[in-house]
Amino acid sequence: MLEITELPVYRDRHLTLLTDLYQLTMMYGQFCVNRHEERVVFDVFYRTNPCGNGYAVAAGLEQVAWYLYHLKFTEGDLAYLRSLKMFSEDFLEYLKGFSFHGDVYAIPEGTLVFPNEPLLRVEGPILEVQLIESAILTFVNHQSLIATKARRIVEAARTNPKHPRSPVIEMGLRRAQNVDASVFGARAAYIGGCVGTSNLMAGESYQIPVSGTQGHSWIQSFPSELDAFIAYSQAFPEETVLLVDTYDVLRSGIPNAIRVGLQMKEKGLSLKGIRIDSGDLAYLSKRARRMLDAAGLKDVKIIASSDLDEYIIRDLILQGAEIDGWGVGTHLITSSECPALGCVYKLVAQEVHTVWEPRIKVSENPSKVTNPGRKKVLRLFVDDHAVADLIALTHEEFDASKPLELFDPIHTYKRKVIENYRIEELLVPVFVRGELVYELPKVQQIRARVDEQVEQFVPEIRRPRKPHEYHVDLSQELWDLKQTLLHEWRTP
Ligand SMILES: Nc1ncnc2c1ncn2[C@@H]1O[C@H](COP(=O)(O)OP(=O)(O)OP(=O)(O)O)[C@@H](O)[C@H]1O
Ligand SMILES: O=P(O)(O)OC[C@H]1O[C@H](OP(=O)(O)OP(=O)(O)O)[C@H](O)[C@@H]1O
Ligand SMILES: O=C(O)c1cccnc1
Repeated sequence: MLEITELPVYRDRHLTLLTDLYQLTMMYGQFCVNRHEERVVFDVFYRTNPCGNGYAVAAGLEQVAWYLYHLKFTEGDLAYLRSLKMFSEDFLEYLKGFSFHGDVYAIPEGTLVFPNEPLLRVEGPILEVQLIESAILTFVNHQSLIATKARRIVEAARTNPKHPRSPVIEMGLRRAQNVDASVFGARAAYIGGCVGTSNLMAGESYQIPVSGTQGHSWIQSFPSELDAFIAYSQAFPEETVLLVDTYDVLRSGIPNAIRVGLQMKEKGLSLKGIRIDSGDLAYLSKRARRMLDAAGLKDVKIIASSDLDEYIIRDLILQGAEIDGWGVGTHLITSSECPALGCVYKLVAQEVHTVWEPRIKVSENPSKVTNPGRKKVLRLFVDDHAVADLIALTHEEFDASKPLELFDPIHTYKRKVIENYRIEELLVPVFVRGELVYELPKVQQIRARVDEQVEQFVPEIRRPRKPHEYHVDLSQELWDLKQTLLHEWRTP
């Protein structure tokens, strides 16, 4: 008999080797020239909002914190690195005592964020902060992407004037790109506004509400659809949602559901809903509503699933579909329209004789030139409405009692002066000298934060296509610094 002893990826969950080899080669190179303890600053930011959205929803910080907290090289990790025959014993010995001693400032999960602003600022010895690039980007890219996609879908569901809070349930486990993508994806989807998930591991891990109906196999396994419906209603009298499209929605599924609904009513119970999983969802849901209402089952909800996304949901609502709730899988959990968020990790400053010196990455492509220096992100509010984000150097002070001139960092002639504004600093300390100093909020709080945040912006940033572009500006001092460094690089 064959045995499966372990699945290598899950043998234990510390993730130190979840990095690219080149991080280790750079770390080793720094070690060889004795520069490995020099302190540097990296920014995590993205350049374009996912799916053409007007913003992204920051997510993934909890996983970053967990990862950094547990970061160490085990004997097994070191044995593997030794087997590569690329690193000296001195270096491997050094890694034995490795842990994270750096500082991390981050924008809390559930905050609306925009291109080019640092979502995280990571500071520390170069050997440490280089190692962690790949894992941090994986966590932040994935969860921010799925949270944003979920928000787009939830916003679509909320355009229904008849059901402005019609719920979206995430049910993509089987289509997710494997285990972590399904569990962390369900977490991110919940943050984005889904009311629950079908994924029990996510439910258990994060106390996300779980829900479920039934699959076609349940119906097929009984002698008749009616038998299957009755059996289900007896097993779950309080939670009966019947899948009506196994054979024929209008001739069989809905009439049988009505029979069961009426029987339940006689017993003082109520059929909760039906689920339609194929066909023309506008036509079928309208017909279903009429049939249920005519039978006196006005409270029975109609749930739709079937390859839904934010566009189909909006379209169905425009068609007057009578849908009270949405089950969304594939397009949500894989963010199929835009399968990756492009957060990058760029070195922006280096400590030289106790002074932070700014560093810049120049590029032929102007949008890829980085913003140098140790920076903070300020959100500016006028009358409680966010009007712009301002990226400034950490030492800069702004006196909110005086007018502030903002300008577009590319088209600098575009200017506006704001007065009577309020400043919110977005990056908060998460690790200080390796110590976790941030109390990680519960996923329920993060989800509530998204709802609050969305209200702070003009609604036009929520358009699914060609949304209003929110301003992310540079302070005058940062802009000047960038020009100076660019000029220095261009002058031989
Ligand atoms: N009224 C509608 N307007 C716009 N899109 C719709 C409408 N009704 C259904 N859709 C979408 O059209 C697609 C229909 O998919 P498709 O024809 O492959 O299969 P189906 O009807 O779901 O049947 P099956 O899953 O059994 O193959 C789905 O993405 C569904 O969400
Ligand atoms: O359509 P999605 O948005 O991905 O939502 C999840 C789908 O998963 C199930 O389908 P199943 O695996 O039974 O396949 P099906 O497409 O044949 O219904 C369910 O019936 C939904 O259709
Ligand atoms: O509960 C459901 O209806 C469900 C769960 C996962 C996938 N499709 C449907």
